[in-house]
Amino acid sequence: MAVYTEVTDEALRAFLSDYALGELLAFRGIAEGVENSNYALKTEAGDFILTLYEKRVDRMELPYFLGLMEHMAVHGLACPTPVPARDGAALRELCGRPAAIVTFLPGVWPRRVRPEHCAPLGEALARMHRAGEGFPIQRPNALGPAGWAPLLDGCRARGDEVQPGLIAELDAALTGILAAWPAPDTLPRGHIHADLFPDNVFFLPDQDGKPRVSGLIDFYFACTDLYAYDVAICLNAWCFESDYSFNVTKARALLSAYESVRPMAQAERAALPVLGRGAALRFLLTRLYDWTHTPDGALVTRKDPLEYLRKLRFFVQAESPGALGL
Ligand SMILES: Nc1ncnc2c1ncn2[C@@H]1O[C@H](COP(=O)(O)OP(=O)(O)O)[C@@H](O)[C@H]1O
Ligand SMILES: N[C@@H](CCOP(=O)(O)O)C(=O)O
Repeated sequence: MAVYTEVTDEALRAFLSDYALGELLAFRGIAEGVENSNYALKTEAGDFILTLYEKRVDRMELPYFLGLMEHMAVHGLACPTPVPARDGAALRELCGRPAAIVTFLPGVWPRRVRPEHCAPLGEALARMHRAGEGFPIQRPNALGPAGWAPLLDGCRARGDEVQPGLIAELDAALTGILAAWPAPDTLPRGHIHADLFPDNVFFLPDQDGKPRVSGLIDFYFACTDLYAYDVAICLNAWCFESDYSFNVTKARALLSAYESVRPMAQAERAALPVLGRGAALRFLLTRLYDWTHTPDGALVTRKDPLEYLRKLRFFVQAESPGALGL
Protein backbone atom coordinates (compact mmCIF):
# COMPACT_ATOMS: atom_id res chain seq x y z
CA MET A 1 0.00 0.00 0.00
CA ALA A 2 1.41 3.35 -0.87
CA VAL A 3 -1.26 5.97 -0.99
CA TYR A 4 -1.01 7.65 2.38
CA THR A 5 -2.34 11.01 1.23
CA GLU A 6 -5.60 10.99 -0.73
CA VAL A 7 -5.71 13.59 -3.50
CA THR A 8 -9.14 14.70 -4.69
CA ASP A 9 -9.96 15.30 -8.32
CA GLU A 10 -10.40 19.04 -7.62
CA ALA A 11 -7.07 19.35 -5.76
CA LEU A 12 -5.25 17.59 -8.56
CA ARG A 13 -6.82 19.74 -11.29
CA ALA A 14 -5.90 22.91 -9.37
CA PHE A 15 -2.33 21.57 -8.93
CA LEU A 16 -2.03 20.73 -12.62
CA SER A 17 -3.17 24.19 -13.66
CA ASP A 18 0.39 25.35 -12.84
CA TYR A 19 1.80 22.95 -15.45
CA ALA A 20 1.72 22.96 -19.24
CA LEU A 21 0.57 19.35 -19.42
CA GLY A 22 -2.89 19.87 -20.91
CA GLU A 23 -6.09 18.41 -19.50
CA LEU A 24 -6.10 15.61 -16.95
CA LEU A 25 -7.50 12.49 -18.64
CA ALA A 26 -7.10 9.88 -15.86
CA PHE A 27 -5.39 9.28 -12.54
CA ARG A 28 -5.13 6.41 -10.06
CA GLY A 29 -3.30 5.65 -6.85
CA ILE A 30 -0.46 3.09 -7.10
CA ALA A 31 -0.60 0.38 -4.45
CA GLU A 32 3.10 -0.62 -4.71
CA GLY A 33 5.88 1.11 -2.83
CA VAL A 34 6.56 1.78 0.81
CA GLU A 35 7.73 5.31 1.50
CA ASN A 36 5.63 7.81 -0.46
CA SER A 37 2.20 8.26 -2.05
CA ASN A 38 2.32 7.66 -5.80
CA TYR A 39 -0.28 8.34 -8.46
CA ALA A 40 -0.21 7.45 -12.15
CA LEU A 41 -1.46 10.41 -14.23
CA LYS A 42 -2.51 10.59 -17.84
CA THR A 43 -2.80 14.07 -19.31
CA GLU A 44 -2.99 15.38 -22.86
CA ALA A 45 0.84 15.53 -22.74
CA GLY A 46 1.28 11.83 -21.89
CA ASP A 47 1.84 9.59 -18.84
CA PHE A 48 3.43 10.78 -15.60
CA ILE A 49 3.95 9.81 -11.97
CA LEU A 50 2.89 12.19 -9.21
CA THR A 51 4.68 11.61 -5.90
CA LEU A 52 3.68 13.14 -2.58
CA TYR A 53 6.63 12.83 -0.22
CA GLU A 54 5.63 11.42 3.13
CA LYS A 55 7.06 11.70 6.63
CA ARG A 56 10.30 9.76 6.22
CA VAL A 57 11.56 11.93 3.38
CA ASP A 58 13.22 15.14 4.56
CA ARG A 59 12.03 17.95 2.30
CA MET A 60 15.44 19.64 2.55
CA GLU A 61 16.89 16.61 0.72
CA LEU A 62 14.44 16.64 -2.19
CA PRO A 63 16.56 19.03 -4.32
CA TYR A 64 19.37 16.41 -4.14
CA PHE A 65 17.13 13.53 -5.27
CA LEU A 66 15.33 15.47 -8.00
CA GLY A 67 18.56 17.13 -9.18
CA LEU A 68 20.35 13.78 -9.33
CA MET A 69 17.58 12.21 -11.43
CA GLU A 70 17.66 15.19 -13.76
CA HIS A 71 21.47 15.01 -14.04
CA MET A 72 21.47 11.26 -14.68
CA ALA A 73 18.71 11.50 -17.29
CA VAL A 74 20.61 14.25 -19.10
CA HIS A 75 23.65 11.94 -19.06
CA GLY A 76 21.78 9.14 -20.78
CA LEU A 77 20.29 7.07 -17.93
CA ALA A 78 16.70 5.85 -18.30
CA CYS A 79 15.31 7.19 -15.01
CA PRO A 80 12.40 9.43 -14.07
CA THR A 81 12.92 13.07 -15.02
CA PRO A 82 11.31 15.75 -12.84
CA VAL A 83 8.77 17.79 -14.78
CA PRO A 84 8.90 21.52 -14.03
CA ALA A 85 5.75 23.62 -13.76
CA ARG A 86 5.40 26.80 -15.83
CA ASP A 87 7.50 28.74 -13.31
CA GLY A 88 10.40 26.28 -13.76
CA ALA A 89 10.12 24.61 -10.34
CA ALA A 90 9.61 20.83 -10.18
CA LEU A 91 9.32 20.63 -6.39
CA ARG A 92 5.91 21.92 -5.27
CA GLU A 93 3.27 21.30 -2.62
CA LEU A 94 0.00 19.37 -2.77
CA CYS A 95 -2.36 18.49 0.11
CA GLY A 96 0.19 19.83 2.59
CA ARG A 97 2.96 17.56 1.30
CA PRO A 98 5.98 18.29 -0.88
CA ALA A 99 5.11 16.90 -4.31
CA ALA A 100 6.63 16.46 -7.76
CA ILE A 101 5.66 15.06 -11.14
CA VAL A 102 8.19 12.84 -12.91
CA THR A 103 8.13 11.13 -16.29
CA PHE A 104 6.58 7.66 -16.49
CA LEU A 105 8.93 4.80 -17.39
CA PRO A 106 7.60 1.79 -19.29
CA GLY A 107 8.50 -1.73 -18.19
CA VAL A 108 7.84 -4.28 -15.48
CA TRP A 109 9.97 -5.24 -12.48
CA PRO A 110 10.84 -8.94 -12.18
CA ARG A 111 8.75 -10.78 -9.58
CA ARG A 112 11.16 -13.71 -9.91
CA VAL A 113 14.78 -12.87 -10.69
CA ARG A 114 16.38 -15.11 -13.32
CA PRO A 115 20.09 -15.23 -14.19
CA GLU A 116 19.24 -13.41 -17.48
CA HIS A 117 18.20 -10.35 -15.45
CA CYS A 118 21.53 -10.04 -13.68
CA ALA A 119 23.80 -8.99 -16.55
CA PRO A 120 21.49 -6.17 -17.71
CA LEU A 121 21.13 -5.13 -14.07
CA GLY A 122 24.92 -5.02 -13.55
CA GLU A 123 25.40 -2.98 -16.70
CA ALA A 124 22.61 -0.55 -15.72
CA LEU A 125 24.12 -0.10 -12.26
CA ALA A 126 27.52 0.80 -13.72
CA ARG A 127 25.89 3.17 -16.24
CA MET A 128 24.08 4.81 -13.35
CA HIS A 129 27.38 5.30 -11.50
CA ARG A 130 28.90 6.83 -14.62
CA ALA A 131 25.84 9.03 -15.24
CA GLY A 132 26.11 10.51 -11.74
CA GLU A 133 29.67 11.76 -12.27
CA GLY A 134 29.87 15.52 -12.08
CA PHE A 135 26.65 16.03 -10.09
CA PRO A 136 27.86 18.61 -7.58
CA ILE A 137 25.63 18.12 -4.51
CA GLN A 138 26.82 15.61 -1.88
CA ARG A 139 24.53 13.59 0.37
CA PRO A 140 26.21 11.53 3.10
CA ASN A 141 24.62 8.10 3.52
CA ALA A 142 22.41 8.37 6.61
CA LEU A 143 22.00 4.59 6.51
CA GLY A 144 25.76 3.93 6.18
CA PRO A 145 28.05 2.41 8.84
CA ALA A 146 27.75 5.39 11.21
CA GLY A 147 23.96 4.99 11.21
CA TRP A 148 23.87 1.28 12.07
CA ALA A 149 24.65 1.44 15.83
CA PRO A 150 21.85 3.99 16.52
CA LEU A 151 19.45 1.89 14.40
CA LEU A 152 20.41 -1.24 16.32
CA ASP A 153 19.91 0.63 19.59
CA GLY A 154 16.42 1.53 18.42
CA CYS A 155 15.68 -2.19 17.95
CA ARG A 156 17.18 -3.33 21.26
CA ALA A 157 13.99 -3.31 23.32
CA ARG A 158 11.97 -5.66 21.09
CA GLY A 159 14.45 -7.22 18.66
CA ASP A 160 14.69 -10.54 20.50
CA GLU A 161 10.91 -10.95 20.19
CA VAL A 162 11.54 -11.48 16.47
CA GLN A 163 14.15 -14.15 17.18
CA PRO A 164 15.74 -15.01 20.54
CA GLY A 165 19.40 -13.99 20.64
CA LEU A 166 19.03 -11.72 17.60
CA ILE A 167 20.36 -8.56 19.22
CA ALA A 168 23.53 -10.27 20.53
CA GLU A 169 24.17 -11.72 17.06
CA LEU A 170 23.72 -8.30 15.47
CA ASP A 171 25.98 -6.62 18.05
CA ALA A 172 28.74 -9.10 17.18
CA ALA A 173 28.15 -8.72 13.44
CA LEU A 174 28.26 -4.92 13.66
CA THR A 175 31.53 -4.96 15.60
CA GLY A 176 33.11 -7.23 12.98
CA ILE A 177 31.83 -5.15 10.08
CA LEU A 178 33.00 -1.83 11.49
CA ALA A 179 36.47 -3.27 12.21
CA ALA A 180 36.84 -4.50 8.62
CA TRP A 181 35.09 -1.61 6.80
CA PRO A 182 37.28 0.11 4.17
CA ALA A 183 38.99 3.25 5.48
CA PRO A 184 37.65 6.55 4.08
CA ASP A 185 38.97 7.41 0.61
CA THR A 186 40.50 3.99 -0.05
CA LEU A 187 37.79 2.99 -2.56
CA PRO A 188 36.15 4.98 -5.38
CA ARG A 189 32.98 6.79 -4.40
CA GLY A 190 30.27 8.82 -6.06
CA HIS A 191 26.48 8.91 -6.32
CA ILE A 192 24.92 5.53 -5.59
CA HIS A 193 21.30 4.37 -5.70
CA ALA A 194 21.56 2.46 -2.40
CA ASP A 195 18.23 0.60 -2.86
CA LEU A 196 18.46 -1.02 -6.28
CA PHE A 197 16.19 -3.94 -5.47
CA PRO A 198 14.22 -5.77 -8.19
CA ASP A 199 11.13 -3.58 -7.56
CA ASN A 200 13.16 -0.54 -8.60
CA VAL A 201 14.37 -1.91 -11.94
CA PHE A 202 12.05 -2.13 -14.94
CA PHE A 203 12.63 -4.54 -17.81
CA LEU A 204 11.21 -4.99 -21.30
CA PRO A 205 12.06 -7.82 -23.70
CA ASP A 206 14.52 -7.00 -26.50
CA GLN A 207 13.92 -8.18 -30.07
CA ASP A 208 15.15 -11.68 -29.14
CA GLY A 209 12.87 -11.81 -26.11
CA LYS A 210 15.77 -11.37 -23.65
CA PRO A 211 15.21 -8.98 -20.73
CA ARG A 212 16.75 -5.54 -21.10
CA VAL A 213 16.58 -2.77 -18.51
CA SER A 214 14.05 -0.11 -19.52
CA GLY A 215 14.58 2.12 -16.49
CA LEU A 216 15.61 2.58 -12.86
CA ILE A 217 13.29 4.24 -10.34
CA ASP A 218 13.08 5.29 -6.69
CA PHE A 219 16.18 7.37 -6.03
CA TYR A 220 15.04 8.41 -2.55
CA PHE A 221 17.83 6.55 -0.73
CA ALA A 222 20.49 7.80 -3.18
CA CYS A 223 23.58 9.25 -1.55
CA THR A 224 27.33 9.72 -1.96
CA ASP A 225 29.08 6.52 -0.95
CA LEU A 226 31.29 3.68 -2.23
CA TYR A 227 30.37 2.41 -5.70
CA ALA A 228 31.28 -1.12 -4.59
CA TYR A 229 28.76 -0.83 -1.73
CA ASP A 230 26.01 -0.37 -4.35
CA VAL A 231 27.28 -3.56 -6.04
CA ALA A 232 27.14 -5.33 -2.66
CA ILE A 233 23.54 -4.17 -2.15
CA CYS A 234 22.65 -5.71 -5.52
CA LEU A 235 24.43 -8.98 -4.64
CA ASN A 236 22.13 -9.12 -1.59
CA ALA A 237 18.95 -8.17 -3.39
CA TRP A 238 19.38 -10.11 -6.66
CA CYS A 239 21.63 -13.12 -6.11
CA PHE A 240 19.97 -15.23 -3.42
CA GLU A 241 17.44 -17.96 -4.09
CA SER A 242 14.26 -18.45 -2.08
CA ASP A 243 16.08 -21.03 0.08
CA TYR A 244 18.70 -18.30 0.80
CA SER A 245 21.44 -20.06 -1.13
CA PHE A 246 23.77 -17.65 -2.96
CA ASN A 247 23.53 -18.04 -6.74
CA VAL A 248 27.07 -17.67 -8.05
CA THR A 249 25.89 -17.66 -11.68
CA LYS A 250 23.75 -14.60 -11.01
CA ALA A 251 26.56 -12.88 -9.08
CA ARG A 252 29.14 -13.49 -11.80
CA ALA A 253 26.76 -12.25 -14.50
CA LEU A 254 26.03 -9.11 -12.47
CA LEU A 255 29.67 -8.37 -11.74
CA SER A 256 31.11 -9.03 -15.16
CA ALA A 257 28.44 -6.88 -16.86
CA TYR A 258 29.09 -4.15 -14.29
CA GLU A 259 32.82 -4.30 -15.04
CA SER A 260 32.23 -4.14 -18.78
CA VAL A 261 31.16 -0.52 -18.15
CA ARG A 262 33.09 0.37 -14.99
CA PRO A 263 36.01 -1.94 -14.17
CA MET A 264 36.54 -2.30 -10.43
CA ALA A 265 39.88 -1.84 -8.66
CA GLN A 266 41.35 -4.94 -7.02
CA ALA A 267 40.65 -3.35 -3.61
CA GLU A 268 36.96 -2.94 -4.48
CA ARG A 269 36.62 -6.61 -5.39
CA ALA A 270 38.50 -7.63 -2.24
CA ALA A 271 36.10 -5.55 -0.13
CA LEU A 272 32.93 -7.16 -1.54
CA PRO A 273 32.49 -9.70 1.31
CA VAL A 274 32.54 -7.05 4.05
CA LEU A 275 30.46 -4.66 1.94
CA GLY A 276 27.98 -7.51 1.42
CA ARG A 277 27.88 -8.05 5.18
CA GLY A 278 27.26 -4.35 5.75
CA ALA A 279 24.54 -4.20 3.12
CA ALA A 280 22.78 -7.23 4.64
CA LEU A 281 22.95 -5.63 8.09
CA ARG A 282 21.62 -2.30 6.78
CA PHE A 283 18.46 -3.86 5.30
CA LEU A 284 18.06 -6.19 8.27
CA LEU A 285 18.15 -3.22 10.65
CA THR A 286 15.68 -0.99 8.79
CA ARG A 287 13.32 -3.94 8.40
CA LEU A 288 13.73 -4.90 12.07
CA TYR A 289 13.12 -1.31 13.14
CA ASP A 290 9.94 -1.15 11.04
CA TRP A 291 8.87 -4.61 12.25
CA THR A 292 9.15 -3.59 15.90
CA HIS A 293 7.80 -0.02 15.55
CA THR A 294 4.91 -0.29 13.08
CA PRO A 295 1.57 -0.54 14.89
CA ASP A 296 -0.60 -3.52 13.95
CA GLY A 297 -3.13 -2.49 11.33
CA ALA A 298 -0.93 0.29 9.85
CA LEU A 299 -1.09 0.65 6.09
CA VAL A 300 2.63 -0.06 5.57
CA THR A 301 3.69 -3.48 4.34
CA ARG A 302 6.43 -4.69 6.69
CA LYS A 303 9.26 -6.69 5.14
CA ASP A 304 10.79 -9.75 6.78
CA PRO A 305 14.00 -8.85 8.68
CA LEU A 306 15.05 -12.49 9.04
CA GLU A 307 15.51 -12.81 5.26
CA TYR A 308 18.48 -10.50 5.73
CA LEU A 309 19.75 -12.39 8.79
CA ARG A 310 20.21 -15.43 6.52
CA LYS A 311 22.05 -13.27 3.97
CA LEU A 312 24.17 -11.67 6.69
CA ARG A 313 25.22 -15.11 7.92
CA PHE A 314 26.22 -16.07 4.39
CA PHE A 315 28.47 -13.01 4.05
CA VAL A 316 29.91 -13.47 7.57
CA GLN A 317 31.33 -16.85 6.58
CA ALA A 318 32.58 -15.59 3.18
CA GLU A 319 36.02 -14.18 3.88
CA SER A 320 37.18 -13.47 0.33
CA PRO A 321 35.65 -12.79 -3.09
CA GLY A 322 36.65 -16.40 -3.86
CA ALA A 323 34.27 -17.57 -1.14
CA LEU A 324 31.53 -15.71 -3.03
CA GLY A 325 32.57 -17.60 -6.16
CA LEU A 326 33.74 -14.33 -7.75
N1 LIG B 1 8.72 6.86 -13.06
C1 LIG B 1 7.92 5.81 -12.93
N2 LIG B 1 7.41 5.20 -14.02
C2 LIG B 1 6.56 4.15 -13.89
N3 LIG B 1 6.12 3.67 -12.72
C3 LIG B 1 6.59 4.23 -11.59
C4 LIG B 1 7.52 5.32 -11.63
N4 LIG B 1 7.80 5.67 -10.36
C5 LIG B 1 7.09 4.85 -9.56
N5 LIG B 1 6.36 3.98 -10.29
C6 LIG B 1 5.42 2.97 -9.78
O1 LIG B 1 5.17 3.26 -8.42
C7 LIG B 1 5.58 2.16 -7.58
C8 LIG B 1 6.14 2.69 -6.27
O2 LIG B 1 7.24 3.55 -6.54
P1 LIG B 1 8.46 3.67 -5.53
O3 LIG B 1 9.30 4.82 -6.01
O4 LIG B 1 9.14 2.33 -5.37
O5 LIG B 1 7.72 4.07 -4.19
P2 LIG B 1 8.28 4.20 -2.72
O6 LIG B 1 9.41 5.21 -2.75
O7 LIG B 1 7.10 4.66 -1.95
O8 LIG B 1 8.76 2.84 -2.30
C9 LIG B 1 6.56 1.38 -8.43
O9 LIG B 1 6.61 0.00 -8.10
C10 LIG B 1 5.99 1.58 -9.83
O10 LIG B 1 4.92 0.68 -10.05
N1 LIG C 1 14.27 -2.22 -0.45
C1 LIG C 1 14.02 -2.08 0.96
C2 LIG C 1 12.77 -1.32 1.29
C3 LIG C 1 12.60 0.00 0.55
O1 LIG C 1 11.41 -0.07 -0.19
P1 LIG C 1 11.18 0.62 -1.62
O2 LIG C 1 9.78 0.23 -2.02
O3 LIG C 1 11.34 2.11 -1.36
O4 LIG C 1 12.21 0.08 -2.59
C4 LIG C 1 13.89 -3.48 1.60
O5 LIG C 1 13.64 -4.44 0.86
O6 LIG C 1 14.05 -3.59 2.82
